Amino acid sequence: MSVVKNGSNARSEEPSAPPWREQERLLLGEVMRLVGRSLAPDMVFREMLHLMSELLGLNRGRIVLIDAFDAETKQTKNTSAPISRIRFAYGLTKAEIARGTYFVGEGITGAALAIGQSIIVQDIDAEPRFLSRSVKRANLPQETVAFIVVPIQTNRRTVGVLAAHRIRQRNRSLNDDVAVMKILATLAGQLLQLQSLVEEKTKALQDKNELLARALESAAARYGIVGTSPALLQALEELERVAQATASVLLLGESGTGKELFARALHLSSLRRDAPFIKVNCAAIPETLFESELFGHEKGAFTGAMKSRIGLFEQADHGTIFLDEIGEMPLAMQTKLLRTLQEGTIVRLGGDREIKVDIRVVTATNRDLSFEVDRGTFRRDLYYRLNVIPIRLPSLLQRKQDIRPLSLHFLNRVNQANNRNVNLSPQALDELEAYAWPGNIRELANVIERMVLLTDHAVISKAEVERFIPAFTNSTEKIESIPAGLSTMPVVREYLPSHSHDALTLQQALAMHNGNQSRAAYSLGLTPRQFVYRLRKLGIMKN
Ligand SMILES: Nc1ncnc2c1ncn2[C@@H]1O[C@H](COP(=O)(O)OP(=O)(O)OP(=O)(O)O)[C@@H](O)[C@H]1O
Repeated sequence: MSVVKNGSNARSEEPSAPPWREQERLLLGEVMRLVGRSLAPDMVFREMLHLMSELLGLNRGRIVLIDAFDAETKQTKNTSAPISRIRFAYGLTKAEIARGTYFVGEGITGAALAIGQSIIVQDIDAEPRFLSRSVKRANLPQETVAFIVVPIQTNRRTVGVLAAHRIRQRNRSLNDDVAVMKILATLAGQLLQLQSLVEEKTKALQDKNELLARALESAAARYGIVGTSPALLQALEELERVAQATASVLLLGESGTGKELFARALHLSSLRRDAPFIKVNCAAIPETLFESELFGHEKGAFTGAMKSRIGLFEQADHGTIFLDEIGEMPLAMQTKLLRTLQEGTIVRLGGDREIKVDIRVVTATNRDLSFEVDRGTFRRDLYYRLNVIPIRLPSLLQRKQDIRPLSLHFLNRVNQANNRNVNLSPQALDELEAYAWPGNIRELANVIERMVLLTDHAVISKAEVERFIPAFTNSTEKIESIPAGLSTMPVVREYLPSHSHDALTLQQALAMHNGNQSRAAYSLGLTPRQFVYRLRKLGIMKN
């Protein structure tokens, strides 16, 4: 047996005759033509092995591949005992193919797999390590038979071998056979690598398609809600059950769990769907403006009130008003809201006329309102009034199975909005699934957006996910390199001095989030109140 490096060790028996060169050229030309027609390895490999036999007399050719080769980790899944099998062959019976399994390191085939180098057995009868496992010796020619094995590599790792028998004494150099087989094995490695890339892309596309198909079927799709976890479906079912009632609904859940999306879904599934849906972010309205924002004002109600103006309650007449972050509503305003809920009327600021409004009130909070009630910062009677139908939205941690479809949903959305075609590798999706997402769906959406906009690759890898999720790295350097306005919520909100952000950063964040103050605030790791305070302090927003 000889291990061949660069083909220099193998002794040639006779000088090559010119017709062999012709045959080689024919073989390589034909294989290249096949590759040009199809990149499917099956077809190319079978024909390659056929032509090796027909044109060069390299018989019973086979391609042996290690099982379950994982393209990204470059490891076999079962690292303790990787096994290889004949996957393509020419001139072997079914039974011979079935017998062709080898542990890495076992016999000649296994040895070539283990060392990643070519091996030439000049005479199989004289080589004790030759197993004769697949083809029995009796079924081979009586003459001396040689066996050539060359490794197939992808990304410089041995994933299989190309091997064949030949009659030892022939009018052709053994070295020439080794050289041709090395070219074919290189080509085989490249085709396998291409196939694994195509498979990875196809899998990502299939996942995406499956998600879209499922999303189209599900009731949630009507409201743009992605996810099929039991916790989410239960919340959705509760929502649909109370959609037609007029009672107040209180949406509870951590920040970024989809409370606004659910409020809209409630409106869309009710008979009010053709009337307005008005969203009010209670954290973003300065205390002094609350009343006129919600109830409107009459001309002359206060200095500068040149005209009368209708408020958000009147705008939402016959529809739904969504009071987000209700826990931030000042006490004086809570009293007025309670009266409106009890009497179904509003009085404009500076007016004395009671105006009837027909409104469904939906509120949301990420605070523990009963605790606020005990502290005296939230009216108990209002709390009971709003809490008639509480619906709790699960955190993303409680619905891990939705991370994958949500990730693909946001990926699709960001790709479309930015004319990009970035994908997530299966390992990247696993990594996203493993993360705790303290900022919930909003944080996930932000991370996907950032990765799509900032990656240089067509497929985002696991390592890139780790780089883009600050908690994975603890590296301030990486966080700082992210453009202003795109950062996610910090895991634990730290104390920040009131001059923590400059005017440009605040304005950029507002622009990035289409003027939505809450979202801009969260993207900078601030509460809406902190954000508005900074806007005022820097004179960007009037008091
Ligand atoms: N199930 C879901 N499917 C698709 N997108 C979702 C889902 N839930 C939330 N989102 C998206 O995540 C983002 C945050 O959701 P939303 O604003 O509704 O959360 P929230 O609970 O109201 O947050 P906050 O309490 O901070 O106001 C939005 O862009 C929303 O469209």
